[in-house]
Amino acid sequence: MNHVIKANEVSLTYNYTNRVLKSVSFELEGNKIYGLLGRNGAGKTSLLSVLSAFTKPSYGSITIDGEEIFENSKLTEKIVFVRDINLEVEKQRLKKYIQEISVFRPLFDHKYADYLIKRFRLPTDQAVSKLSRGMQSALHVIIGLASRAPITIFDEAYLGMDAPAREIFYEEVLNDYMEHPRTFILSTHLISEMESMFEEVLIIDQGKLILHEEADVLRERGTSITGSAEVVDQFTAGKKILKEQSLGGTKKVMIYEELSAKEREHARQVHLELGPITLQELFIHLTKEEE
Ligand SMILES: Nc1ncnc2c1ncn2[C@@H]1O[C@H](COP(=O)(O)OP(=O)(O)OP(=O)(O)O)[C@@H](O)[C@H]1O
Repeated sequence: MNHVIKANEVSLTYNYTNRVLKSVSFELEGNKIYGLLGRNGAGKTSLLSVLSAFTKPSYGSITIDGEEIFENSKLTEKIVFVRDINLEVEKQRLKKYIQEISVFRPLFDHKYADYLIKRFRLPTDQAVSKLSRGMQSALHVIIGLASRAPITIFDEAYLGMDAPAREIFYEEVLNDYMEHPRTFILSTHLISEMESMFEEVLIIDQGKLILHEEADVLRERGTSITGSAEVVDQFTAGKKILKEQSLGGTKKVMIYEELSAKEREHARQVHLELGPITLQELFIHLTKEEE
């Protein structure tokens, strides 16, 4: 079932002075894979923590299907929030640990968890505390996926995983999403690895939501334009320029603005080369420090 998540002017202040979320509002219609991007300290974990009702916002609210989620167990059982919890003191063996956690997850699929344990090659005969850093992350991912919660939130869940393990994580999110459509919200720094998974992207910068857009629209809007400097300048005058690079008489400019068919045709006629820009490039330029 689809659930609409709404953030209504959410602000969060730590220790009375440190305002880490600043009036964040958005609506997620659900049954999609959302990417939450932001630089270190931007407020991603804080926002996800509020979204999953672990933290009460200092101002504003989060609702699911119109109902406030904080201290609402009927709604919070629909959410799984996977983050980097230290398992150093966890003396249980893997299967027992999963067994105990699954009691609180009404839709937990044990067969799928067993399959994932094999896929990630996790040893079942060791105490959880003895698992390596990447294996502990894989365990969190297994619990997150096998919980089949209608709203599944992964906060940089790949930390410590090597490239093959991250690949398994991405594949399993996509496969399981196809088979059991639900809402995924994934925060990440590894934009180039994960961008093709996202249907919508939210970018948070210094506690503010600076962008919420469909990934396809972002891909269409971001364009690089290369050619003779004078022609490039004429073509891009008045457009939202993200970055300029010059080499001799040649210039490359990245813009964030959709070009009409007429503009594209004009670019071709004046020998300008148009190319896509990646979400990573867009992210870097939208969140860079003011000079
Ligand atoms: N429990 C806390 N008490 C006080 N300040 C906190 C607390 N948790 C986070 N902060 C501060 O809130 C801000 C946002 O932190 P948050 O962890 O949400 O960012 P993030 O985007 O997830 O960062 P990263 O990508 O580095 O994990 C930071 O300035 C951080 O120092």
